[in-house]
Amino acid sequence: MSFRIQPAAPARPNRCQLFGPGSRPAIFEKMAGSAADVINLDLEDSVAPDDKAEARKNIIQAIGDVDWGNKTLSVRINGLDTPYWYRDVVDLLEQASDRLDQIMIPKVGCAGDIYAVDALVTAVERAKGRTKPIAFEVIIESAAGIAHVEEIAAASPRMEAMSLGAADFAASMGMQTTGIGGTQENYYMIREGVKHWSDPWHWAQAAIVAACRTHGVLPVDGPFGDFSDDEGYVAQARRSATLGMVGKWAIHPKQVVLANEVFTPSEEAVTEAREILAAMEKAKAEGAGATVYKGRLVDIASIKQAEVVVKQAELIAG
Ligand SMILES: CC(C)(COP(=O)(O)OP(=O)(O)OC[C@H]1O[C@@H](n2cnc3c(N)ncnc32)[C@H](O)[C@@H]1OP(=O)(O)O)[C@@H](O)C(=O)NCCC(=O)NCCSC(=O)C[C@H](O)C(=O)O
Ligand SMILES: [Mg+2]
Repeated sequence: MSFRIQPAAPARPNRCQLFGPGSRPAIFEKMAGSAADVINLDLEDSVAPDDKAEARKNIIQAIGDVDWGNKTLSVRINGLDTPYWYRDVVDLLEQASDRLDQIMIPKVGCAGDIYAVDALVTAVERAKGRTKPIAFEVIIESAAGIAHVEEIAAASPRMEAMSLGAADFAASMGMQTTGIGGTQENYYMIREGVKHWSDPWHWAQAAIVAACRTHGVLPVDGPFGDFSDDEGYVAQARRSATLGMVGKWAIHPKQVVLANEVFTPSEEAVTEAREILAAMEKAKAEGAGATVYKGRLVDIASIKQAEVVVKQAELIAG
């Protein structure tokens, strides 16, 4: 272990982030009633330019009026390359109730982007006497974003979560696809005439997980556009969970249950993790640093692995 201890990510469930356009207030109550851990009310790409101002008003009102339970409540503001973002921040921070937990900053390209939003948020918070600091989550969805992913993760103490935005990421990278996440038909190797599909999102996800874990930020998988393909969603979510991500977006309510299932450790996994911890306790008591569990080696690193699973389960159980 480095001299610098890896900081813990925020201890809150983040298995599913359910999105809904701010221009569609009729679904806000349904979002609040869903089983998603995080709600993302959107001012950005699901809202047409002419509807931005109205969407802002809808969201500000709903933050105070709707019962969001114990969910993390987040609003996605517009990107820093638009004329909308500063008004999003100022209006939200001046007018929305303290129920607002977090702002999602899209299309971040460098730490300076976070610095700019942080400066504005801090100024408005002070001016209005807001005592609950607003947290930040960001989307990595550009070539610049992934190139600067670590400095972005480290950019502010407000940083709590970071997602991969597959659609904008693909566009920015010049990827030949119109699919939002999932298997890409043309991304395969061929051996003896048989195609073996690979995962074009893998490297970006792994980079995000490493940056997040280095700086105590929650790594999250972004959208899966084809909401009629449950199997595809689950396959991608399972890969993300295996890589260390804590959750995934839902762009339709039917995806919430899928994400929650994948990102909640199964009973079998928790039982096995607890058994490994017990086996290592016994080994330690006998003066050993390693032992055999179900025919395989477990050692001190296995304790940390098992603790990841047990802590996830405990966090979700509340
Ligand atoms: C995708 C949708 C436009 C589909 O809406 P709709 O046609 O209404 O779907 P259904 O008829 O199947 O709806 C069934 C019931 O569910 C309710 N509903 C629909 N959407 C939501 C929702 N998001 N949350 C809660 N409830 C919802 C309907 O009202 C129906 O209810 P009922 O009539 O009572 O049965 C729509 O789902 C939608 O707008 N989704 C979110 C889109 C969005 O926010 N996109 C932005 C995030 S993805 C992105 O930005 C890309 C990313 O940045 C990147 O670059 O990768
Ligand atoms: Mg996007």
